[in-house]
Amino acid sequence: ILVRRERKSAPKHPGPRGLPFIGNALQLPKSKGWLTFTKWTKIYNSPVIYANALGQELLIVNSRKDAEELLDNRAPISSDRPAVPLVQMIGWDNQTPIMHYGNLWRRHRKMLHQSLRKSAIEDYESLFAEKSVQFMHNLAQNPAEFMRHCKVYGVSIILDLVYGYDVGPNGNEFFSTSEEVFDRTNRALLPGRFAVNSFPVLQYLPRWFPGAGFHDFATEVREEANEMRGMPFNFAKKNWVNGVGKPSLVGTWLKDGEGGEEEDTIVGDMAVGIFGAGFETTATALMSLFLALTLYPEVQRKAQQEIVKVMGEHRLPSLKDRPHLPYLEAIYREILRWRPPLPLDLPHKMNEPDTYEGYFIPSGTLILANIWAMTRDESVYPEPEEFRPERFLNPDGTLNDSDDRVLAYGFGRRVCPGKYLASASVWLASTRIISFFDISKAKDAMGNEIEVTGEHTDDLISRPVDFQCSINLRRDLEDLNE
Ligand code: HEM
Repeated sequence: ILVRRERKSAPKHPGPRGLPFIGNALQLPKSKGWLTFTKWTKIYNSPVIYANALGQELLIVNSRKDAEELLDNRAPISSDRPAVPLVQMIGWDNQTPIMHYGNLWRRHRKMLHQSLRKSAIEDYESLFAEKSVQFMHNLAQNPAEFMRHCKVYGVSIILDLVYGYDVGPNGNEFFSTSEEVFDRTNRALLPGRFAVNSFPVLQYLPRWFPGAGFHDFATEVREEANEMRGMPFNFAKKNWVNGVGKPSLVGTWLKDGEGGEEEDTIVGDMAVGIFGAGFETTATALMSLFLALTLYPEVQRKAQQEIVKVMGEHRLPSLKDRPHLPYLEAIYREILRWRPPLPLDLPHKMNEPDTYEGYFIPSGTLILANIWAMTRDESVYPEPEEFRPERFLNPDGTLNDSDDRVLAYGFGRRVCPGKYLASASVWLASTRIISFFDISKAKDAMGNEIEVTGEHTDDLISRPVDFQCSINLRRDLEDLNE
């Protein structure tokens, strides 16, 4: 009782006043939390906000400085993840992005680091090149489906790399099933969508009990998820055992391990974890590029001029050209600043109590880094809603390397391990899209431009709401055969 009393009376960061028992449960936003949390900084005059929902303590962090202090510098105590009952019921709680901090997680990260560290990315260059050429052909053949082509590009890179599996030029049935499964698991992760995540005790309600529909949801998704996890893993393992097919990360990880069922489970979990974490984020960044090019034609013109100036009219841009194309690099950084695919970082959980700026942070507190608010900090990014790559450039057109941390990849020990892979694949596709196509607002039957709202969806990975744009080839596709 004394510990509880002390904990209750210890000073906490400013935040909305809560009600007895339920705390701030009714004030927490039901949709696009990142927008409300950004406003709270002004309302409560603090970049760090304390809230409490039904006993779960939350620290919303709206500034980069505080996120770096709490999540980078105090990583040993702020790197856990919360348990999400519905995800446990689906059986996906041992995937890298979701799993608890500890020895198993360390094993995952060690293997991921070996395969995805900066110097390993060169090995995958031919894979990015092949898939981006396919992407350009898809765009030329069927421009109206550009959002789908972004997804196919993201998924085809990950599946080829992780499982040595080729989804073919337009994706296949497996791609549709996985899209559906990830969509549903992302929903299961969103706070507030399912009561069982807030009240874990509900998971013991019998299936027939009113309101226990989450059991059916979990069973249904679990079956699909198992199939989706098993099929490509078995494919990759069989190829590795028989020494046939393409190389894959699954094969590398199995080779490095000691074998056995436990190894299979770990490798299978890691593989599906990076599949889920990698394909939609990459696709979303590219969808945001289409949005930016539609809304900011002058950015596209400048980028095309840079490509022609540095590489001439006919050369195909490759990753080797990246250091010589600073404006294209600035576009890549600006896409992830302007529309971070995860506007609200995945929650980090404190596994020890701490104090910060004289305020008490109890063990178990969830830290929600609001990447959206950080990328809208007007003292660093004036007029933050404008898409302006120049903010990453010096007046002489070189990159201002003082700002080279891409906040969209998160913080601390849980920082995205796929960031180098994502950076290379997004940069290459963006540069080739800009080089081969002119993108502008679509026109209706009367010849009037169709307005684009620039809205994003209310999801964990928030992509542009479906929109139309006009995509016209400006170079000979033969140049792709270089
Ligand atoms: C533009 C693309 C991407 C963005 C914006 C992005 C962003 C993020 C963010 C914000 C996190 C959470 C970090 C934190 O907790 O602080 C994360 C985690 C993760 N990402 Fe990415 N990601 C991208 C692409 C990828 C790719 C391509 C892969 C794999 C090849 C990947 C694999 C992972 C994994 C495994 C985690 C979980 C790390 C952990 O919890 O230890 N991501 N990513």
